[in-house]
Amino acid sequence: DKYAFWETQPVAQFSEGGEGAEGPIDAPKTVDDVRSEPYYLPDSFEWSVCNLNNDAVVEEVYELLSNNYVEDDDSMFRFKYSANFLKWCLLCPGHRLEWLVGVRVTASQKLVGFISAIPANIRVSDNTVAMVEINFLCVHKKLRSKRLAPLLIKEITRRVNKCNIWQAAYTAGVLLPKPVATCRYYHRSLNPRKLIDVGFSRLAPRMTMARTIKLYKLPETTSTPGLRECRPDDVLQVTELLNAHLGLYKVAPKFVPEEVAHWFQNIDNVINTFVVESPSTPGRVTDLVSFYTLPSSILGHPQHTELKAAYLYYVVVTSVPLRQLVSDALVLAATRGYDVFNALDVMNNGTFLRELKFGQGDGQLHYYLYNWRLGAGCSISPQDVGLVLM
Ligand SMILES: COc1cccc(CC(=N)NC(=O)c2cccnc2OC2CCNCC2)c1
Repeated sequence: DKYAFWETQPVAQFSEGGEGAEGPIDAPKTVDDVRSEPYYLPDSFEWSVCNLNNDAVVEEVYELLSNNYVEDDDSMFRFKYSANFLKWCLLCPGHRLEWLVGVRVTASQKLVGFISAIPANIRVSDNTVAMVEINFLCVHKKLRSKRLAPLLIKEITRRVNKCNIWQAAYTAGVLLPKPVATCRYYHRSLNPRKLIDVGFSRLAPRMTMARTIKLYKLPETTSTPGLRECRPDDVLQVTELLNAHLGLYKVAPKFVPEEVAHWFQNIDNVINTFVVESPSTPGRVTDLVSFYTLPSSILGHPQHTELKAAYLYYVVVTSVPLRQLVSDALVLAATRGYDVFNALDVMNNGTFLRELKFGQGDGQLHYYLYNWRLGAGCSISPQDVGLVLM
């Protein structure tokens, strides 16, 4: 039936209520309990570690995702992660190449499937758990319903379990057993004419294009004194600022400085991070805002081929209003030529979405934990989610 695979997995099921204590779902296992050989693939396919240190392999993963990864509900857009983004995201501190799992057609060596895991220390309530974040599950369009996705999930689980990690976090637009939180996404127009041309947005009733462009117009410059790009020497203060803020949420990562140096660096068109250095106390970092770049292919449009989108990553304020710092991020994205700025209603984002003219998107993003049951009702509100996945 519909969830045949997921009913075999250690995930909260729709059938269960809120009973059961918080913690692992499966009985504890050791790495010796985990099978040493890979799962069997159908004939003519083979497992293949995708070593993203090899740019030719990066290109293959890039091509597979660009043509076969997630589309919006109306199949007008498809995520188009760049090669540089994939290297940044998957070759992160603590990465393991055997966790970058591909499926190839043996005869042609064509890459037709992929799934990835990267390590993260995630706090759930007051438990800090060594997990992986699962992402980029993709099966070539021509090979759907061959049950390759359950095999990719079982194989990445086996490889992660072999490293003595038993929990995972992942997100999906589709409903699976069983979300720990269901979030909504919001879009802030930066280039309304293009968004309307390509059908991403529609002219509001009784609004003209001229009026709409005026509505979304942003200043040329940012307003926060001391706002500048994050630098490597900010890492220790950013780590403290971020961990202190994320302590407010029920599910959130805990970062060590080496991870902050990676996730909050500046690589144009991949990740941009800004800090506020207090003008009154030089050297003191008081606020943080970052966004990542995830373009989308525009499917079947004569003029435009790509939507340039920024996705809000983490924001922490201690010296300026949250809406002021996010407004400055909008200005920074707009001046860099982004068409739209996206955000989820997680953390305290809800306090600025409407006043900064974000419009609600038409979909949901569900958050999931693998082999971890939440206590007390087993789901949380978006405001309790302190985790942003790529
Ligand atoms: C505009 O092009 C799209 C191409 C594919 C799908 C979607 C809708 C969608 N599913 N959006 C999101 O999931 C989303 C919306 C706002 C912020 N983050 C998001 O997802 C992130 C996090 C999960 N992995 C994908 C990127 C839009």
